[in-house]
Amino acid sequence: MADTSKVTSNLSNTTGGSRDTPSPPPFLTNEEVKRHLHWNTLVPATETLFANVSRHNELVIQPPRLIMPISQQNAALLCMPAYLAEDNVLACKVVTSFRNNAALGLPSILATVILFDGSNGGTKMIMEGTEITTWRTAAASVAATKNLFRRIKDKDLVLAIMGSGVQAHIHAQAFMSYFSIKEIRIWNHRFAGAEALCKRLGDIAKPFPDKEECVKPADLIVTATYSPTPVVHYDWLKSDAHINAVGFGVSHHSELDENTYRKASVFVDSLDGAKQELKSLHEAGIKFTEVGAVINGTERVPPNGGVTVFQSLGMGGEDAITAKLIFNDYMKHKNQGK
Ligand SMILES: NC(=O)C1=CN([C@@H]2O[C@H](COP(=O)(O)OP(=O)(O)OC[C@H]3O[C@@H](n4cnc5c(N)ncnc54)[C@H](O)[C@@H]3O)[C@@H](O)[C@H]2O)C=CC1
Ligand SMILES: O=C(O)C1=NCCCC1
Repeated sequence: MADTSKVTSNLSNTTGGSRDTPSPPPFLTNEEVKRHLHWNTLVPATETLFANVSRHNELVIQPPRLIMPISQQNAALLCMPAYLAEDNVLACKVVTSFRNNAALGLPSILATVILFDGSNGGTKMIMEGTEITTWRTAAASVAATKNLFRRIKDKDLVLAIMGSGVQAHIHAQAFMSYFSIKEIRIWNHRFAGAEALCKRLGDIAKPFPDKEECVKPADLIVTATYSPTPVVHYDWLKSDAHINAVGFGVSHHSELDENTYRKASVFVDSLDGAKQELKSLHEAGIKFTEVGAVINGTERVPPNGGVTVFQSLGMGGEDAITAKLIFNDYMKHKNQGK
């Protein structure tokens, strides 16, 4: 395995500084990024990240992210820096969410990730960040599901996905790779979207015009929409269903009804993030537990049934660890002359 720690960053000749590497840092497009993404490294790295976040001891530095709403465009820009001490990884993602982009033939989520040298701050690599965001978000849901859903070893699970966009598609792919899924039920607010995604996924997938019908028999549920109102109601759920709530409508928690948050066991990627971004639920007394605390064994999933929710917020650390894996894979291939 190539020793990537020796790769110097690009430090240009600033006043009083010395020239380290004259060439500019590599820039990877989304297509190139995709070639270096692998579930089998990404999911375990995400689980380790979750565990480290929950140790709350500066192993992971990720301040509250800056969220700048752009109301005129029905959009937002987020700035998400992170430092991971264990791997000496420093990165920052700047991501935009323009929910009307579909009409322009563009992804709603566009991003750039800068990977820095953790020892000197020089830029090591710049990457388009749409695929990074897509993959790392699904990896977070897989990592959460692995640790929260009690029947994870069961065969022939039923997966329901609310939404038919980028996240809906990647979640279907990731969940089929990790779990024994016999059926994928898809609902979308525009039925044609659900039909189109089913076509891409093949015989395993079936579109549903009705939300309740779609969700009712599901063991696993993913919500990945911009819906401002709930697309899942507690009364529809199997008694031990697991939900990964990924989308952001008017808030992170607009896809599930309040009853779900009140009656289910609710897990998050980061408590610090939840206090900021799930403020109204927090103030209403809803209890959140970090997935990492379950991985570390300091908290547990209630053993005797009940619905579990992974409320995905998204963390800079997820982008940082993904960028590091991409960089390492890129250097490995480069050193092999590929
Ligand atoms: N938790 C996290 O870390 C991340 C969350 N997201 C969020 O996930 C969601 C999906 O993102 P993408 O799949 O990339 O976007 P996308 O644009 O590809 O898909 C959006 C989906 O929402 C549906 N939708 C749009 N307006 C709707 C409405 N008013 N009611 C119901 N459904 C509606 C669309 O038909 C489509 O199925 C977004 O809310 C996005 O902000 C995205 C990336 C990371
Ligand atoms: O974590 C992210 O990246 C995002 N989270 C919420 C919506 C935009 C992207």
